[in-house]
This record gives sequence, C-alpha cells and structure tokens, in this order.
Amino acid sequence: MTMQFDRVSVTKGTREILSEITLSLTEQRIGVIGNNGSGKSTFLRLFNGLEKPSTGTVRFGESTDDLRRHVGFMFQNPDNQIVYPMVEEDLAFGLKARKLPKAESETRIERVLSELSLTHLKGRLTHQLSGGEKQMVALAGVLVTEPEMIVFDEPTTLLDLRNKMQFMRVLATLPQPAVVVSHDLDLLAGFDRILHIAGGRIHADGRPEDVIPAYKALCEDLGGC
Ligand SMILES: Nc1ncnc2c1ncn2[C@@H]1O[C@H](COP(=O)(O)OP(=O)(O)OP(=O)(O)O)[C@@H](O)[C@H]1O
Repeated sequence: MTMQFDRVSVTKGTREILSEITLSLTEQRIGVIGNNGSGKSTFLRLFNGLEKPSTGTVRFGESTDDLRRHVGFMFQNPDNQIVYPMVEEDLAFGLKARKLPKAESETRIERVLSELSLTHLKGRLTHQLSGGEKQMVALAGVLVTEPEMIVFDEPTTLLDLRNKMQFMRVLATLPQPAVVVSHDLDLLAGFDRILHIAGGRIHADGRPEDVIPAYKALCEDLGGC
C-alpha cells in the first residue's frame, strides 16, 4: 500500500512548518532525519491524521480521512501514549476500540509481551515503570493493534542497549512498512530510503549510504545543517 503526500503544507499561525511536500512512499523501511525543529514530528503526525495538512492531501491507499485506523503511531514520549494504570489494561485499550473478542485480545497481548521479553511487566502499574520500560510498553501497545503501517517518533531515546537491540530485532522482522524518525543514524543505516528534512522541506531523499554521509558532512561544516 502506498502512502502518498501531494503538495502537503502545514501552517501554524503565520509560520509554515512544512512546505509543499510531495512524496510517494512504498518502501518497507523509511528513515527520517534532520535538525531539531526541522519538522520531522509534524511530518510523521500527518501519517495517521494526528496532524491535518493545511493544504494538500495525505492518502494511504484509497484512504484520506481515517488514517488512524490504518497507521499505528509510537510517540516520542511514552507518557503521551500510555493511558491506563495497569500495563495489561493499557494494551487491551487499543483492541477494545477495534472490537476484538476478549480471548483474541488476550492472546495477542501475551504474544507481543513475550516477543518483546516484557511478560514480567504485564501486571505492573504503568506510572511506576522506568522511562525505557514505558517506551517498550508503548511499542507493545502499537504492535498489538497490528496496523497496516507503523510510524515511530524517536523510538529508542530511552532504551538501554538490550532494549535497543530488542527494538532493532522487532523492526527487522516487522511485516508492515515502517517509518522511523531518529537522531540515531546507526539505527537507520540498513533502511531502504532516507528523507532528510530541513526547514520544513525535503532536502534530500535517497539511499542511506548517500543521504546520511551528506547530512553528516553538512553538520561538520559548522552552521551548514
Ligand atoms: N502548534 C504549533 N504552533 C507553532 N509552532 C509549532 C507548533 N508545533 C510545532 N511547531 C514548530 O514547528 C517546528 C517543527 O516542529 P517539529 O516538532 O515537527 O520538529 P522536529 O524536527 O520533530 O524536532 P525535534 O528533532 O526537536 O523533535 C518547530 O520549530 C516547532 O516549534
């Protein structure tokens, strides 16, 4: 399924945050890089309708207005994603909205927790979890809903090495297409395509072996990126 951006701009007040973005995204693994404030999160939020274009259209297959049903979103800050006091309840929440039978919901939750080595957190209170544990529970919360595409906003910022490797393993085997915003350029090295956003525009678009070194070179040249 293709995610299509057609002349998409996002304006807040008088400020244009994203300008005239036109893209056809068909790859399995797409990385998004760029400086703080360049527009990466805003770009990502368009994928599942958390942000609406001021002008232009975002289309996933034939859908333009119910993107949330198709595209899962993993937030940069897990506190924005985890809503229930218990881990198990929180994971069940996303499935209730999809009217999944209770037994199937429980099976899915067990499976995802086991895949992420998180079964020990099932009965824990979410507000007592560490930052990295919350980030992993947020990941589980997205995976249980089995969306057709998943977008990740800086998914590894709070993770220790073990959980970062766990995340990378999950990403490598995920059947769905994934879009990952990250400042961790090593995470994106094996991806199919990298978009470099600068000043709300697509500054570069291509293979990681081309786009990432060019971005690094720009930043090494002080003030260049
Ligand atoms: N609601 C808003 N009103 C005004 N400005 C906004 C709003 N939301 C975002 N911005 C501005 O838009 C710009 C892009 O923000 P965005 O969060 O998309 O950047 P980013 O590339 O994800 O940054 P970071 O790497 O720091 O997470 C920033 O300058 C931000 O201050």
